[in-house]
Amino acid sequence: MATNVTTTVYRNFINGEWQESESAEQITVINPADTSLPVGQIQSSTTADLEAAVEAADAARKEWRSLSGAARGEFLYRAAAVMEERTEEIAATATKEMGKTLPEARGETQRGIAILKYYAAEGMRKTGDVIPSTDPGAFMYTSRVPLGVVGVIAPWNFPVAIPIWKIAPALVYGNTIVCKPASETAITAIKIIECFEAAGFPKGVINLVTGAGSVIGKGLAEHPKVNGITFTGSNNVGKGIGLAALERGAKYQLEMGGKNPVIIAADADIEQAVDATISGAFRSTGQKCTATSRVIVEAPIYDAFRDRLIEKTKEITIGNSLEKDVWLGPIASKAQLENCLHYIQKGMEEGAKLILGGEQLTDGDYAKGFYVQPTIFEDVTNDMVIAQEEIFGPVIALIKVDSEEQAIDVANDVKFGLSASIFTKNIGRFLQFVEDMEAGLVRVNAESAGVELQAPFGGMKQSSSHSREQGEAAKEFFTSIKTVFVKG
Ligand SMILES: NC(=O)C1=CN([C@@H]2O[C@H](COP(=O)(O)OP(=O)(O)OC[C@H]3O[C@@H](n4cnc5c(N)ncnc54)[C@H](O)[C@@H]3O)[C@@H](O)[C@H]2O)C=CC1
Ligand SMILES: O=C(O)CCC(=O)C(=O)O
Repeated sequence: MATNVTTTVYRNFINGEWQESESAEQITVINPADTSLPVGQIQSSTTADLEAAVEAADAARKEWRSLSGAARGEFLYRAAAVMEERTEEIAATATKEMGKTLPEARGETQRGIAILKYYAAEGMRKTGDVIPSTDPGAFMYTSRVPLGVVGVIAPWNFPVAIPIWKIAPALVYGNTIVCKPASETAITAIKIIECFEAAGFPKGVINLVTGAGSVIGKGLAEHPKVNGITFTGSNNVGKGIGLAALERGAKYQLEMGGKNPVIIAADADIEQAVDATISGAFRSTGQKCTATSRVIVEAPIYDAFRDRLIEKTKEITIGNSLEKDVWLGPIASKAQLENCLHYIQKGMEEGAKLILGGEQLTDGDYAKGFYVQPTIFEDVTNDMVIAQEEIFGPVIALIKVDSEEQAIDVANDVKFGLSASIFTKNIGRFLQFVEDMEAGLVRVNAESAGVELQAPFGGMKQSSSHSREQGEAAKEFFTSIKTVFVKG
């Protein structure tokens, strides 16, 4: 993007040094709230830059894995302490880069710090089991070893938490990493890496290369010296990464889309359900893989729920997320805005009834950014595209159902299975929902979004590679088990 505003140029972090790309080209990172204020410039890196980063990570791995888990954990504690001091700066950068509100970005940064501390402590937890051998003279146990070099490919929607929930466990279990952040939020990632640098990690243990996903991301997935790849992002890209990793025998972990339902049962507390639906669907401008996208409402409560939902959605304030009273910020990029508007148009063409919003905002200051109204459709049927595909914007599809069975059938009738929730006071009803719902994260009387760092997170069906991230589950991905048999 051409601009007259002077911006800081950020560099790659390779082998402990901040380096320019050999391309000598940069990518301008824009502010989706006001595109006249670029956030900075990042390197448009080449495969030669990536090669240098992978070589550095490969060279560092022997020494890093030879440290005790406790010693590795100490580095993470130090990174957390630096990040604590820089919370405001990191949060503001995340807000400027992708448009979530400042309180949300601050909360996410604090979550990043908590994740660092959680995995720092993990360095002192058990790494294996003793398993009785059938041979009474033998001792059998398991131990875990790091994968080696791990490629971290991160999206823009959680620019702090997602890179950290991948990087922190990778490091504490003894891997070295090459991180490729989304270009939209690469400066936030760079500021996080600065915290790791300040914590004194040995050179080569952590590397970051910015640039096109089709060059750097793809290059990481295909690189013979990258032993594991952890990815969050779109379905198409994820599948390509999985295939590339499978082809060369590397371990991979994919966290992809969602089309998350919330069921509003006839006995639901309407006020609670409306608040949670608004928060689940519209926070972060709907750009969460766990966002509420389909709202399945039982007929007896439908009108009352819909009317209250419209009433409360109308109260939402939209604007530049750095401003204090703004609840809903812009969409993160022009491409995402166009994607969202395309789905709104598609919904209307397919016969869904637009009952609120649906417009891009272009008056006054809105013209400088990528703003769209929170949008609600009703009369949505399950065969419509807006009931099937991930929109990743502030759009709700209301679906009226006549029975509990129909509610579950509709909820499960998508290719995704990431998160789902139900609002009901009936114990039998929610237990049945927990049993029947095809989703990795199932929530009762709570919004569909909301991930806790100490619990496993991941999806069923096409939402993930069936692996789980976070909590103890991270150990499964970032290590390999060795079964050891010792005979005296
Ligand atoms: N599950 C989630 O949390 C996310 C889902 N999405 C979904 O994806 C849609 C598109 O968003 P994008 O930012 O374009 O997602 P994306 O999947 O293209 O980007 C995610 C990451 O993958 C990298 N990448 C892109 N192409 C690659 C390739 N060929 N090989 C390896 N890495 C590659 C990107 O540079 C970025 O770091 C969204 O509308 C949403 O539906 C996007 C971001 C996060
Ligand atoms: O809801 C959350 O906190 C995490 C969601 C997530 O992983 C994502 O949107 O990519």
